[in-house]
Amino acid sequence: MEPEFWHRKWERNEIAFHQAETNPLLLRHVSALGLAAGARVFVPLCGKSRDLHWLLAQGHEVVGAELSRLAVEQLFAELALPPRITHEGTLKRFEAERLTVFVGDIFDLDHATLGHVDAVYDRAALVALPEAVRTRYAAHLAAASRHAPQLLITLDYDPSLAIGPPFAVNEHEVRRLYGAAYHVAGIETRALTQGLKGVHPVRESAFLLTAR
Ligand SMILES: C[S@@+](CC[C@H](N)C(=O)[O-])C[C@H]1O[C@@H](n2cnc3c(N)ncnc32)[C@H](O)[C@@H]1O
Repeated sequence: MEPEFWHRKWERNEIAFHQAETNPLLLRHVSALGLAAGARVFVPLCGKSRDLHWLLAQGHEVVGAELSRLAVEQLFAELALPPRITHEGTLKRFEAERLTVFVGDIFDLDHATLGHVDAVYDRAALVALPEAVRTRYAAHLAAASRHAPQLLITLDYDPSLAIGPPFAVNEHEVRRLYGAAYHVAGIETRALTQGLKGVHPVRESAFLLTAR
């Protein structure tokens, strides 16, 4: 996807991926990450997800990466947190209290800029990227986070039924992308009653990735 694709989505408010509530798989399985109080959690391609609100409410420090400045402005406004904005190379850093979001291309965010993170939470990030980009993304995320444990939430459906994003990512692909560097454990798979794009059968899965 070109950056323009996502900028247009946010400008037109075509954000069906945005959930009104915290993701149930995050609620059910965050404990698998073994986070200590105040742990620093990285949320790639974070949008303005309610999951960020929830992680902050648990007392965690949250670091996001998001292409759309509009999304990030909305996120800070919805949290009633006026951000300090500074430059970090090609990225902008929005910061307030325990929330930091790097605005720009995640591939420009390296470990030195991101800093130490205790865990990664990926919901609708890997599946937002086309196949050719997913291999690069998985390697980049592993390097930037120094293989921090990851709670990964994917979607899987018959790819002949719809064109992504979101793209179908099955367990086989998760293992291909992450299996060399991480132990991959499937934790839960559930059918989403609302269906993909409101019609097609779709399953949502949670995986726990821990460094080998
Ligand atoms: C499907 S949305 C998911 C947002 C969020 N994770 C959620 O659950 O609501 C994917 C997000 O990734 C952002 N994005 C796409 N490509 C990106 C990139 N290369 N770097 C940073 N963010 C990107 C988009 O702007 C969009 O907000």
